[in-house]
Amino acid sequence: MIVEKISIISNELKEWMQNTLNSGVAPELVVDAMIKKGFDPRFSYTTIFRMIRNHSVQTTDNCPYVYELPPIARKGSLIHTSDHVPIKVIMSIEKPFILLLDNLLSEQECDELIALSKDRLRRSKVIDSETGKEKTVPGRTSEGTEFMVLENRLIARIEKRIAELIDYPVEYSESLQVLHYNHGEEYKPHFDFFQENKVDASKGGQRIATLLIYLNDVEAGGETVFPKLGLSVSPKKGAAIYFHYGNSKGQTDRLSLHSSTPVVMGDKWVATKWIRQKKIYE
Ligand SMILES: O=C(O)CCC(=O)C(=O)O
Ligand SMILES: [Fe+2]
Repeated sequence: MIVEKISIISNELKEWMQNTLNSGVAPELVVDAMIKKGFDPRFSYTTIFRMIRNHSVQTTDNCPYVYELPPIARKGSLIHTSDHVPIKVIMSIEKPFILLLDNLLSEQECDELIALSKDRLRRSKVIDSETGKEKTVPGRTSEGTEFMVLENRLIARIEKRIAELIDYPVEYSESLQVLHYNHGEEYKPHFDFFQENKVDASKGGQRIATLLIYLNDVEAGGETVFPKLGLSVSPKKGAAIYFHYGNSKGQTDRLSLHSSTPVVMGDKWVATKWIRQKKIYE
């Protein structure tokens, strides 16, 4: 996979750059900061140069998201991995790119993952868009835990299967998270990608895709909803949803807004995998 340098900016970042320049910070320092964040050097110089001269600068907000098909899109509707029965594609949407998959995990694997998670759950957090630090919020009431890549044989097997399925090396994805929602618990509409000026190019860069695996059947509620698409996915044990929202230009697709509706009957278990632009570790 080719990783391109970012050569497009959001309105928000443009405003920040403009304010920084207006406050007297040397243009070279702003350019350095952009390059460190993963922007193309030539693009960074040209953009700052245009700003200083009061020329117009195009942002992603005037520029619609450019769709690129991820590797999983080329795999047909019965996807083979080295250790498991074929994974079935049961529904797909092209823009935004979403796949519904069945048979990603066996019933036994789902049960084992839940059993391993039960005793180590903690209240789920979100990343504060101002500080970049984790915090708890009323809009995310679930509990969760995360597993290191090689923590045990089950996790290692699942990591390998996911990497083969999505065709990104294990190093491109964050550690597997397991979430538990009790009755009434939810995750309000949100994007999984980071705010553009909070992307750390030295640690894998932007999130570009999410794989969400359902570990149990939920009696009522707990659907994953995409409000901009009118799409609602009901949890099914062992099934999964893959959605892709980041392209090689560094743009992010706002149609990927999604939520987990409150659980009405029973409880809900999911495993989440976030995929990044680049390797997170060597
Ligand atoms: O539980 C769900 O259906 C959604 C979870 C989610 O959106 C997330 O973990 O980012
Ligand atoms: Fe999410």
